[in-house]
Amino acid sequence: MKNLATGTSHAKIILIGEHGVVYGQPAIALPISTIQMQAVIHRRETAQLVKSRYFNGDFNSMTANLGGIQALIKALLARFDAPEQGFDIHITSDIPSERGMGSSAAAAVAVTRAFYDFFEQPLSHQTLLKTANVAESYTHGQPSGLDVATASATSPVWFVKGRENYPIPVKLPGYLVIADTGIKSQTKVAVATVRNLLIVEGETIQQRIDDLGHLTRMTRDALSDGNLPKLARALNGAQDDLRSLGVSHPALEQLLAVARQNGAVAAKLTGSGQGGCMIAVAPEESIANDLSQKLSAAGATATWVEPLLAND
Ligand SMILES: C[C@@](O)(CCO)CC(=O)[O-]
Repeated sequence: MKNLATGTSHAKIILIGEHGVVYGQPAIALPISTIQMQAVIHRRETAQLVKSRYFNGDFNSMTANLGGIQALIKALLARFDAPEQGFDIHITSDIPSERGMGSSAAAAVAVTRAFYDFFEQPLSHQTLLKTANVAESYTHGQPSGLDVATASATSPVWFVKGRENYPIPVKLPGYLVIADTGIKSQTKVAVATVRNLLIVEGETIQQRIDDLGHLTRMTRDALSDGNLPKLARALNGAQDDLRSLGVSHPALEQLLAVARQNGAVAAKLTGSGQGGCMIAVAPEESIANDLSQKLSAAGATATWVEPLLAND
């Protein structure tokens, strides 16, 4: 066992396919490696301590909102047959939480990697996904696994629940602007909204879910062909579907309108919605930078500009 161990991960952005992915449709998500999460463990004799932006104290008295991470650490200590092992874990993050950027999944990935490093054990990708989803299941109920898959990926991911996900090529020289409404977005609540609508309205909602799958396949083709107009049609269409599924929000719609009026070829919410972040696609960096300023002026609490060609 080491005296000092670390684990890192990063934010994710769902380009398209959120919510549809819960019902077996594909999704495409992008790792955002510039927005980081880190977990550092120091070995202790007996004390078990956790420090993060929400909690600083004894591991056993972690607050309810960190129940997922607590459950994960318990499972990890049990896996290494060391439930009483002393440690001091410090989790630091640049990822805003509850905004659809995968902060809880990134924490789970960083913590899992840090404990495997601490106990000096090799960690396969499959084990990482399974283990980190312990925390996600605690926090979100029945997550698709998309967030954890992207928080641990190094290139854009094609994801279908329960199947092996794989990296996809991106040949589009566009830019992504990400803007935060500043409104908390709770995956569990948003997923329940869609599920309830599906029960009440049935077929019309199922058609929207199926359409999200169709638009995700169209996005994959547009990304590999470098076809920006096609990508724009797919992403804008997905926003219409997501609105019909009850997961948009007036603050999101306002930022989407600002983006479309200022040079974005496409704009949609990202993640679970009902708050959180939106994304806009700009054909050039100068337009993306201008857009990011306009979105801040319109009330976005934070913005980021990322090239779409992340895996080149
Ligand atoms: C809304 C959702 O599709 C993405 C949340 O980031 C839920 C999930 O995939 O588990």
